[in-house]
Amino acid sequence: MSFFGKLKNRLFKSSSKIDEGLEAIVSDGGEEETLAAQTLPEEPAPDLPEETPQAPEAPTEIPQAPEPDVPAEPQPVPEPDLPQQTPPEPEIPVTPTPAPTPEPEVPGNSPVEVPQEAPQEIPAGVGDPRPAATPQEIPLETPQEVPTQGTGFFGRLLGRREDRTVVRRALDDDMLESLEELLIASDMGVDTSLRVTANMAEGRMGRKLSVPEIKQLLADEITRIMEPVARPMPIYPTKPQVVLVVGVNGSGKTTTIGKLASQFRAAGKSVVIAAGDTFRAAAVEQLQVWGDRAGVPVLTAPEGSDPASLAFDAMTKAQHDGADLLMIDTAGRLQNRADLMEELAKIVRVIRKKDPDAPHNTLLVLDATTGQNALSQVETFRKLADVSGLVMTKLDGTAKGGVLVALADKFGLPIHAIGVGEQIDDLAPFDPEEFAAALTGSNRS
Ligand SMILES: Nc1nc2c(ncn2[C@@H]2O[C@H](COP(=O)(O)OP(=O)(O)OP(=O)(O)O)[C@@H](O)[C@H]2O)c(=O)[nH]1
Repeated sequence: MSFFGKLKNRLFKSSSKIDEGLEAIVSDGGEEETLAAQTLPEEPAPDLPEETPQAPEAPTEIPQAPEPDVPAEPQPVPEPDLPQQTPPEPEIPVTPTPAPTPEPEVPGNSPVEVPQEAPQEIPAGVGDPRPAATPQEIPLETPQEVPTQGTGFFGRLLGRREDRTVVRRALDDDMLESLEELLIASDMGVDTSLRVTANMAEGRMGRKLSVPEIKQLLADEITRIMEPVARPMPIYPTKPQVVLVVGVNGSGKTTTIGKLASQFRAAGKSVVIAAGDTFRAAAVEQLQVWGDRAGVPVLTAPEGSDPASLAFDAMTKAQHDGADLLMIDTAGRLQNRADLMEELAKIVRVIRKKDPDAPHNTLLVLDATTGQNALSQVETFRKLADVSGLVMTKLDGTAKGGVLVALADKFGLPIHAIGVGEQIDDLAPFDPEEFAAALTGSNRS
């Protein structure tokens, strides 16, 4: 299964929440419309007048029903609004923002090569056969569209299929408010939800929209917000590049370090891990398991010992060994525990004695299931630890995936990778388009 398929399945809770919400919003006050029958691909319908199918000449209004001025001439083409499947609504991005950009910084699926100068990409998702960004289309055959009637002999002769229906609702203030509420309930945060819906509504008030069309608009809007933050973790030529990993208890730091170390290792990097969570013996053991799996040495210290001193020793070893990367795990800390926060600052001070530029990356690992609380975590950790990028874990099995949109909108911090499970390959580069499609449940591929 492609990573998108996997992501979509795993973001099921988030997308189904949006899905159900949209269905309810559109069916409340929406009207069923009959769509013109589709033309079978193999039938070119050569006798159709040129302009019939697509010419969206006067697109501002959805062609509700044939105007009374329906051609008196008995033309062979019955429905004047015969556009392929949907009525002509040019603003709805039928082929939206594919942005076929080469995106050099999107983590490729190939192993990392150390450049001389330029930062590299985190190898999250190595081996992941992500499809190239392909243009999306508004799903034409949606669950809401149901066959209504046969097309008869002439219809078949002309290559038509059966007529279908779709429910559409005119976009008004009430509908907009419901959309805002839905997005807020999906953890996008109030400010972001208002901005997203306002952008979706721009130039579309009064327009009739179906669920798939709204999903597509939403996905486009989310992609737009997320694109600037989709940045792989940069890799510098400095040896060792020090990656400090911080976050609250249980956010997934240890697991993420294990996954990253394994991927870096697979990409040919030499990695050293410092098990800086000296408070929890289980965390050290867990990291050792990951280290063994990845073939990466894990430096430990006795339980309860000073993590800053361990970080210093690990730095010495990594420098001595000529390691490419030193990943330092830290104990989970709640943002309101001043003592633990001070300890984190001490780790930074100590490793800077060895390299004034270290840590080169400070990754804040966030647990998607915490929803809006992730926002305050970013605020606090940013002040304390100069966070350079985010990893969002546990996007599988949560209905709060929307918080990522709020984070991107509010802080603009790079999102390096996302965790969608507990397995080694469940850490993937962050792809805004895939994420938006998975979150909204819009069709892709
Ligand atoms: N479903 C899922 N579980 C995850 C993911 N990442 C981590 N976990 C699980 O979350 C739990 C906590 O992960 P840890 O890596 O131990 O978290 P931590 O931040 O190191 O925890 P502390 O050491 O207590 O601060 C573990 O059971 C992991 O298997 C993910 O992307 N998806």
